[in-house]
Amino acid sequence: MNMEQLLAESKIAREKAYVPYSKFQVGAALLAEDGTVYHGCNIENAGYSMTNCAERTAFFKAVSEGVKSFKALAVVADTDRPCSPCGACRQVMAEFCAPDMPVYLTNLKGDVQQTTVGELLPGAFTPEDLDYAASKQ
Ligand SMILES: O=c1ccn([C@H]2C[C@H](O)[C@@H](CO)O2)c(=O)[nH]1
Ligand SMILES: [Zn+2]
Repeated sequence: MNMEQLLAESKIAREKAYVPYSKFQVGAALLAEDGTVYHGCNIENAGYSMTNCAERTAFFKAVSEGVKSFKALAVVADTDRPCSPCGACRQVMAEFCAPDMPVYLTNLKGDVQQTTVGELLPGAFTPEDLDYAASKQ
């Protein structure tokens, strides 16, 4: 599964977006260590704040199936620049992914930005930060 293939998967995932309020479809494709690709779309709600982003949908699908090791993530939306994940999704990426894990951002025009989890959220609060306090108890 190369970058182009994962980007193509994210576009397929985007078609499932449930976006009656924003009409803004987002797709994500999360490549697990074993080669499985988890699709995610954004899922909105009449109570707007209950909306779940495409990226977190993909992570939560994988983790709820017992999968927590990932190799790459692709995200797509109809944006002018390659789609930029929100802060909440960056924090979830930092929970489960190594800082050097590649993230491929794209749009429908075909612009692609390759970045990493660490570049998207430098200095992230991580499980290791909780371990420090726990180690003193
Ligand atoms: O990276 C992003 C940015 C936004 N959204 C969703 C949330 C909401 O449904 C809509 C508008 O913010 O797009 C995502 O899924 N991922
Ligand atoms: Zn998000």
